Amino acid sequence: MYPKSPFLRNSLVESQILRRNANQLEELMNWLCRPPTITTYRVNTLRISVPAFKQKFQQILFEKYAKPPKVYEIPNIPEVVCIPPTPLSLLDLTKKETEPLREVVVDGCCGAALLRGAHIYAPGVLAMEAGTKLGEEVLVYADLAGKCKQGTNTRYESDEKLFLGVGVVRMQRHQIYGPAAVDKAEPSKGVAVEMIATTSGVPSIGDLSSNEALLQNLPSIVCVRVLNPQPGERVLDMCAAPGNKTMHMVEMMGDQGEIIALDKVVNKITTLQEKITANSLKSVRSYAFDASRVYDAAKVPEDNACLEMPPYAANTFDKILLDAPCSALGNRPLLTVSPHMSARMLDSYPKVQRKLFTAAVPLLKPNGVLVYSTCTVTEQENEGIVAWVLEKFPQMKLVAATPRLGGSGLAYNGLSDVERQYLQRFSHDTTEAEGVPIDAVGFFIAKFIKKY
Ligand SMILES: C[S@@+](CC[C@H](N)C(=O)[O-])C[C@H]1O[C@@H](n2cnc3c(N)ncnc32)[C@H](O)[C@@H]1O
Repeated sequence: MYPKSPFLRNSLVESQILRRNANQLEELMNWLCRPPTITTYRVNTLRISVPAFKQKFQQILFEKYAKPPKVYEIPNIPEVVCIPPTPLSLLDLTKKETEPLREVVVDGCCGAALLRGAHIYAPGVLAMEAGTKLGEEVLVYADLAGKCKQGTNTRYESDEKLFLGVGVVRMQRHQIYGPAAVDKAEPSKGVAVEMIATTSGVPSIGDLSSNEALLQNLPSIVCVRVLNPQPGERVLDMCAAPGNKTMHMVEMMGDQGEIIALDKVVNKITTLQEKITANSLKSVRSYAFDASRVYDAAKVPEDNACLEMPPYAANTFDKILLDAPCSALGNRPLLTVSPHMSARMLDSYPKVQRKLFTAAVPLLKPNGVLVYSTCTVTEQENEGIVAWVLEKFPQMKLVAATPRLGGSGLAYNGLSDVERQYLQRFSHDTTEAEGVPIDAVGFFIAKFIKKY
């Protein structure tokens, strides 16, 4: 059903991903193509209790499904609420595919979102057959070959068309592709097809994020738990936008302390600052700044004074999160990877990651904690960076990344077995933790303490 690898047109790049652990490549690629079946929300415990949110959410599922999935929590990470897949019969969906229904085609990215519970928004519709009416049931496919033209009004035939599920039409062709939309004078927006069921079984309820809870991947939540920011601490979030982990830190710190959130993209920081202002947060300030220049050797540490704008002096922060820019190859389901992704592009990430790490080390106070994370699966951006850090910075000690819900790191030159087990890698073999099922995106977490 799902492709066997997202790199079907790019096998050279595929072979770059796991060179030392190539025996795991096939299984990893299969897993990357399949969607995570468990949806996770992080509850903002400053606004609502977890039991109250759970009850509200369960009610939403009751209203939609005759047999609603039962939401559950994860021991050790109390702010997470998990929604398992609906007990939907794949058989029924497969039968539906043989019915004489009209078809809608979306691109690979939109298809991936549908498999995780989203509806189809107007800009995502590549093809809708002519004559399709409001309220009509349609079969929904993803175009993996990238050949379907936007606005197609006939049946799109292709061997690389992946059946995703069934939906109900909420916008007709003229609303999606009408003159205003085509001119881009007024790009069409809104839900064009509301999904009823998809082959992943993930409830099609869209993104129900609010100021009470955020739809967030489980490993991203674990990552901030591993950093464990405490009220009153000084924390640097080096690559912060869109700010999901920053907000989690604020919640863990009860909005007490100082968080400096940086991102080099100005627009992203503007949006993050709007969020900070709208929530009247006192502890966090954001700056558009290149974090690889955030350390200034000539600056004198400012004892208890409020931190000014970057750059900063040595020994300034109690904790640093380096949630690094990366190749993002853990974002399941990866139905297809751009044929333009090259080995050279993959090789460019570790260079940036090393630069950011080099800026972070002096900024950390002795005994300070640094968490390095990525949402990718390549060895060189994960275990490779950790091995490099241990060789280059003798003051940085690798410690266990707990709480642990992911598996161990992969074997890598320069990493002992014990060090490998300190790492946390969410991968194809991460299926259970703390007695509950886990099915997450690909992610990597390493935790360091600065000895001196
Ligand atoms: C993985 S995303 C961060 C996600 C974020 N931590 C969150 O959880 O919402 C990486 C971010 O790093 C930013 N970035 C890339 N290079 C950077 C640099 N040199 N300095 C600061 N930010 C950078 C990108 O703009 C991007 O927003």
